[in-house]
Amino acid sequence: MAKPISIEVWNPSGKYRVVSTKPMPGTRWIHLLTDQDCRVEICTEKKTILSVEDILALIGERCDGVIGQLTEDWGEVLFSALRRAGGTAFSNMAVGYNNVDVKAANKYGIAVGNTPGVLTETTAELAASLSLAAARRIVEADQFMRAGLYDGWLPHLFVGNLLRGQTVGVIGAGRIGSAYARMMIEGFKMNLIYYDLYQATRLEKFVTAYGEFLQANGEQAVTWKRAATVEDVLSEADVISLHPVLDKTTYHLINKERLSIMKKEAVLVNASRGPVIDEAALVEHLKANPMFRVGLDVFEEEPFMKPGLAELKNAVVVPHIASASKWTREGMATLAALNVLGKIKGYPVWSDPNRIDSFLDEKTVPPPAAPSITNHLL
Ligand SMILES: NC(=O)C1=CN([C@@H]2O[C@H](COP(=O)(O)OP(=O)(O)OC[C@H]3O[C@@H](n4cnc5c(N)ncnc54)[C@H](O)[C@@H]3O)[C@@H](O)[C@H]2O)C=CC1
Ligand SMILES: O=C(O)C(=O)CO
Repeated sequence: MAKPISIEVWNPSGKYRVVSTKPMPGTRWIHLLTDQDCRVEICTEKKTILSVEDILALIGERCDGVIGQLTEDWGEVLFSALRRAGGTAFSNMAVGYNNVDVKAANKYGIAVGNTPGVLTETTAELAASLSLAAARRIVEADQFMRAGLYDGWLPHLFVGNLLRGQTVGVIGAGRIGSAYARMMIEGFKMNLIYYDLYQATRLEKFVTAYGEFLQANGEQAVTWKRAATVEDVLSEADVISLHPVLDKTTYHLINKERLSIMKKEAVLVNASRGPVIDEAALVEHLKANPMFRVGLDVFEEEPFMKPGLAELKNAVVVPHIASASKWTREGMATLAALNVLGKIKGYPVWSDPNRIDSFLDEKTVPPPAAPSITNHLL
């Protein structure tokens, strides 16, 4: 018999049964559900990544909706079980939903929610932090200090890259990519080259206007360019940050050949999804090019790193924390809960998933809508 899963229950007499596969930050999301007659069951198992079997046990015989995590494999098995249990709603507590088989969800009539917008600036700030940490060798220098190796200022000690006036490259100039670009342009007066399937009109207008402002103040204007190919970005930019969705068009978007056309002293940042980079090829490239630096928040086979990466001084690595600010994580929990509630209650989908502020204001009742449903099943 399967081992029972430990749970915490809120509002035991609630009419609708909503399961969260993890405790999530804050309590607003819980109250929003219990106030609307939901019994909320939160999985409190110590295990970090739940298996499909664990989640099947959580869904049980009757379940109206589930809030899940990006580490879980939401496919045929779980969606069919959720349907059998009477469920119609699932939301990832994440904007990315490459862990979800949307076709399977459609087959069983399950709405799939995600949490856009609330994490845009937080994620972009981490990408900017990784850019700076890699360019200025912050982690290496920190380790050097802690090891007691500093014995005085030296002209060559931890010399890194200056960002001002250099070119920042963005691949995937959607919400996060555009926010990151604005930070690097406004903060360090970098020029922009970007590649995306779509034109980033608002970003282009921002750079043009900021360039004019700088010029009017006697400074050199910043410029922008929309690249025709990924290769154009890789060969021209000094700092490159990856922000596309993960799908079959972006799997191993950065591979051995593409690494080889980048500048020898370039900085590469990834806060999108690990498989966007061929990590084994990256390790080889970092070994062969000690002045090439990376800042990585995500890894191809999380929680693992490819052999050799952890030993490389020219890599800054953090454990998928790009959206980890208190406000953002509480907001993600709120949006995920409201997606599930919206479907259960039969509310419409919010008209614009890029404008979700009205759901996040703690002092007001959120609109009767599901903030972001990706498969239009409402
Ligand atoms: N490390 C972390 O903690 C976080 C990671 N993410 C990742 O960032 C991704 C982007 O999030 P948002 O900016 O909110 O999404 P978004 O949908 O606004 O932007 C994604 C962009 O990627 C572009 N794109 C799609 N295919 C492409 C291709 N083949 N080549 C170039 N560009 C392509 C799209 O046109 C779009 O502009 C998420 O899907 C998620 O995987 C998001 C939040 C936190
Ligand atoms: O939202 C996402 O897609 C993440 O990776 C975590 O915030």
